[in-house]
Amino acid sequence: MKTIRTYNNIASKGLNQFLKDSYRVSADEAEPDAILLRSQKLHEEKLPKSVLAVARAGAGVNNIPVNDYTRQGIVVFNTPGANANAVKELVLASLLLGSRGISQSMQYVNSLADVTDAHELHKKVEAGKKAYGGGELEGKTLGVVGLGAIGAKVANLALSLGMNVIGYDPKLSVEAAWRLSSDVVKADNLNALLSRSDYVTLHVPAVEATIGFINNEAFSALKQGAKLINLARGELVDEDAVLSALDTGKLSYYIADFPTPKLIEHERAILFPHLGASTVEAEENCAIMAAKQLIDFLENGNIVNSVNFPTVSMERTTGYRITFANDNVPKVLGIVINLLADLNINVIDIVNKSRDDIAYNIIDIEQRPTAELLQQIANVEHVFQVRCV
Ligand SMILES: NC(=O)C1=CN([C@@H]2O[C@H](COP(=O)(O)OP(=O)(O)OC[C@H]3O[C@@H](n4cnc5c(N)ncnc54)[C@H](O)[C@@H]3O)[C@@H](O)[C@H]2O)C=CC1
Ligand SMILES: O=C(O)CCC(=O)C(=O)O
Repeated sequence: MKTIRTYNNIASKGLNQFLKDSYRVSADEAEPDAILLRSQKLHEEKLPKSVLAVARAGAGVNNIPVNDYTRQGIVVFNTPGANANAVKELVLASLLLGSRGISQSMQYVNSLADVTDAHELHKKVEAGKKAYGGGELEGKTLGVVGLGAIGAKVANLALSLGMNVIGYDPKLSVEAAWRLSSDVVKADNLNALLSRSDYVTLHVPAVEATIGFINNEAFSALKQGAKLINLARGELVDEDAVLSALDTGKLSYYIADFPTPKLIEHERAILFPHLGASTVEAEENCAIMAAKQLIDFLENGNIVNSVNFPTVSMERTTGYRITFANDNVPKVLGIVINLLADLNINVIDIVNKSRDDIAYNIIDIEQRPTAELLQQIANVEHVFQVRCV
């Protein structure tokens, strides 16, 4: 029986992927084989030695100490693109919230709740409405920072609304480029995008290069009166810089799903809870994808959509499967193959891939590996994780 410890609310369609005969899944597993979570911060938690993998049902992995886990041989997965449509749709709402006085006018209407006479209410509503007009999106320019799963969808949507779209992504993958309309204009740097955009939307991960990158310098490059949408991570913006840009009017609205006490105080910060991915569809997509990836790893040793290990996947053959991870240095695989040869064990199929400092191998052999053989492989210098799956 394999065990999975869960954190947060994971959609039942995802949890149901784990067959009851083979898996126990709960928040209380003391020595789980794997962890399945959403936004729970793991930096302060000590994981039991039993944990082989952690799956984030979502895109961002800044709640997981990925580098520490890599050193411990723990494979970390995420679910690329599984919640991108949900975020895209909330960006659409944010664009509208930033262009018309929708939320402010709703507050105004709610403030009239004690006016019980319909005629009187109508008069007040009509008198007040001129304060909440706005502009249209069509013809305006949207700057999309980060053109991955979400950014590409947002860029394509904005084009369909008649907006001009500028994109900036210095690390754009080939797959992501394929998803992007050729009408998106490429900015060579962040400031070029900021200076030309009426709306800017952030879709980058919170990593060293992006934490606090929307700072005073970025705001000086920003077009006067632009609107900033941040449904990516609160850490991307320097909060004081946002507040001061709002105060001077450089930034006309800051719209985000990461409220903070200081931002809430500002009348031109439009804030909601961390809701970007909170749709039934996105939660199910993420949970199903994360669960399937964990199952494939635990049962077959395959690794797909990991953020720290190479993608390694091999169809099951009729044989027995050994997997092992090692430091990405020469000779390790050769030594393991020689071990098998010395024991007269025939190899049916093999795959070896590396990523940065890590190499990962799947070897299918004709006979069941003994505990002794697995131990011999574990003893090879630079090998740090061996399993028979
Ligand atoms: N509010 C919410 O509920 C959600 C927030 N997110 C956040 O959105 C982020 C993006 O999600 P996806 O589009 O699915 O990820 P993704 O990995 O598909 O795309 C991220 C893109 O950012 C680019 N990038 C990295 N560093 C950059 C930089 N310095 N400047 C410009 N571009 C840069 C990458 O090349 C990549 O194309 C996640 O990392 C997560 O933090 C994601 C889903 C839901
Ligand atoms: O699970 C969630 O609701 C948060 C989603 C998110 O922030 C992400 O996928 O990066």
